[in-house]
Amino acid sequence: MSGGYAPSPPSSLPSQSSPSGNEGAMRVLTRPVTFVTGNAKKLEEVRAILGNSIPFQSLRLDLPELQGEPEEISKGKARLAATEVNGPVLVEDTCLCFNALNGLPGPYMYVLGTSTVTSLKWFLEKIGHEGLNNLLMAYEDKSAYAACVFSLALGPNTDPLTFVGKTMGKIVPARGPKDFGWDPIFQPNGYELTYAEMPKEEKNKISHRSKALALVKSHFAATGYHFQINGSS
Ligand SMILES: O=c1[nH]cnc2c1ncn2[C@@H]1O[C@H](COP(=O)(O)OP(=O)(O)O)[C@@H](O)[C@H]1O
Ligand SMILES: [Mg+2]
Repeated sequence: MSGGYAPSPPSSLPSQSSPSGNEGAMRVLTRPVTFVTGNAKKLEEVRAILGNSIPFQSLRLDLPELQGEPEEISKGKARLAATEVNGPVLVEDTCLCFNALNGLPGPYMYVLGTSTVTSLKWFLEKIGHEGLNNLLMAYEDKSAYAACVFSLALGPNTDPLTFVGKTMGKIVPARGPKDFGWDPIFQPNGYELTYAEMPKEEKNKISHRSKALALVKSHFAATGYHFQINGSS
């Protein structure tokens, strides 16, 4: 979170237990949902998209990512985060998938020597925007999609729920500010601008992240979670 994290007693667990995803069942949450990420740009977007829709705080922590399918990686992170925070958490993973390469770079993890790295992050750091474009040089098909998986765990030992958002587009030579990942090389379908060239509000309306967060918001609206934080309701 922006201002330090104070662990709280297990009372932060949902006071009524019903199976995860049981829409309509009332749950009382005594802590805001903590979005756990090590990525400041993601946090900026999540904050802008969620606004005041869900009581929300953030915790800066790079969680290990276990190998597997995107939803399993995400659920594993949510379990770790919920144990760490001892309360409700939201975690997020993003992948950029090239259709010509059957979904690579994707979200997958590789073990390189003694270190384990996320392929996409690693690809970006090692070969940059130009290198990512070059991966597609031999292919006519430059289409790609950005996907985001959010996992929500209401507390330790609860089964996380996942929410997926996807935006289709294509890979282009870098254009626009270079302050967030692969934004300069992803041009969403229907736009002449890359994510990086678009005003932030525009990206946040159509992005993979905003689509996944729209599902998170609907989930909160449909389930009737009740936040009782510091005596307030
Ligand atoms: O919306 C986005 N636009 C551009 N780059 C992104 C976006 N979301 C994530 N990335 C980048 O994709 C890479 C992999 O994402 P990942 O979800 O593993 O990030 P993280 O582990 O740093 O939180 C990182 O380099 C990250 O900066
Ligand atoms: Mg990651």
